[in-house]
Amino acid sequence: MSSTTPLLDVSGLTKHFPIKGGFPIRRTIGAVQAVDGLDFQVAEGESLGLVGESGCGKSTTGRLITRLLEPTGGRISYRGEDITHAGRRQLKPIRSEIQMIFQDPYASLNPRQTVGKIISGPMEINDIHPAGGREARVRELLEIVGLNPEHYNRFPHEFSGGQRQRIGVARALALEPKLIVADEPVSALDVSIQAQVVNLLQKVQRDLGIAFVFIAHDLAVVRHFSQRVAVMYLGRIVEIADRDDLYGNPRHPYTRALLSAVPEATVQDEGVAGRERIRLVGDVPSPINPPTGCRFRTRCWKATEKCATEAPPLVQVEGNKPGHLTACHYPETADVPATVPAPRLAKDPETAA
Ligand SMILES: Nc1ncnc2c1ncn2[C@@H]1O[C@H](COP(=O)(O)OP(=O)(O)OP(=O)(O)O)[C@@H](O)[C@H]1O
Repeated sequence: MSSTTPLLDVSGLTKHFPIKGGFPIRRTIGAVQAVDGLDFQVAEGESLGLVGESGCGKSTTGRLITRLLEPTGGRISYRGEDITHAGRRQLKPIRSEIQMIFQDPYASLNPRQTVGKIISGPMEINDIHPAGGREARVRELLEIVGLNPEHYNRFPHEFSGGQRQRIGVARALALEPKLIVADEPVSALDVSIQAQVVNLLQKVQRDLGIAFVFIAHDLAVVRHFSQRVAVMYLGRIVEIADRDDLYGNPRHPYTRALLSAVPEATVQDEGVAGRERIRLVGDVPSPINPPTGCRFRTRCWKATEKCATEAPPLVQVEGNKPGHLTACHYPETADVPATVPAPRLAKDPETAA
């Protein structure tokens, strides 16, 4: 791997789930276009946030990257190696380098296993014998994630929600991964606990140099954690940029709407004290039969005829920082978007002054 090869390189990534129907012979009658042609990269040690409304394909993307799902099309390269359709044997060494943290810390931990057993599980499966032994390594991991190493023999039900997610983090760290895909890692937690877990993940990312794909619908959480952010809408990335550039100078109408307000029933641009508030019309269309051209056009107040026939690719837009890409026709003639207010994340009681 050369120094310029990204850790993860995804191009044209697509996942269509077939829909079966018909009687007496069942056959494929359509497809849910969950993910449709994603292009993005993650550098070593970098954190990329993946944000968008429910159903836009974030989890599917996470499961494709970790190869829990087989892609329908496109390509996934990990450290320069094509793993798009890798079989078990090819994936084995890679599986330990790419780990996943799930949303629900209750469901993802075996209630009948002790914490020690849960965290050492991945080491056993991969036949890894750390210097000093597995138990010592588990105790070290417990300390890293802010839990008491003396709780090695306790069971998941003896911990709070936030502590259980810390156990999930310790388990993900057991094999010294290079990339962690965290799928809504804090959305099942109490708001007061969310910041603690986000801070833990940030510490892990910084101190251990682990790259993250951080999936969340909560813009405040993503902003807090990610260096770069990709915004998804109906299976596609509509905008991707460095965090501050994206939040400070959003270019795609959907990003602007997402940042400015919770979508409501009518389109309205309100110039409130120099800040715009945008309300979107209607619901997200079905991924079974998405709009032609730009998938956002049915809800976009900037849409033109061109948007119905041409699917805009991700392109650099003049006036934005390099690497700030948007999939929209309109910025060519756009006014400079107003800055939208920064969403706030609840303060971490541990770190709040
Ligand atoms: N196994 C599956 N079979 C059929 N359709 C699926 C399957 N998994 C996901 N989908 C559909 O694919 C689309 C994208 O789902 P996905 O879970 O990736 O979205 P998401 O952005 O993570 O949303 P959420 O935050 O609600 O999980 C949705 O329409 C969903 O219903």
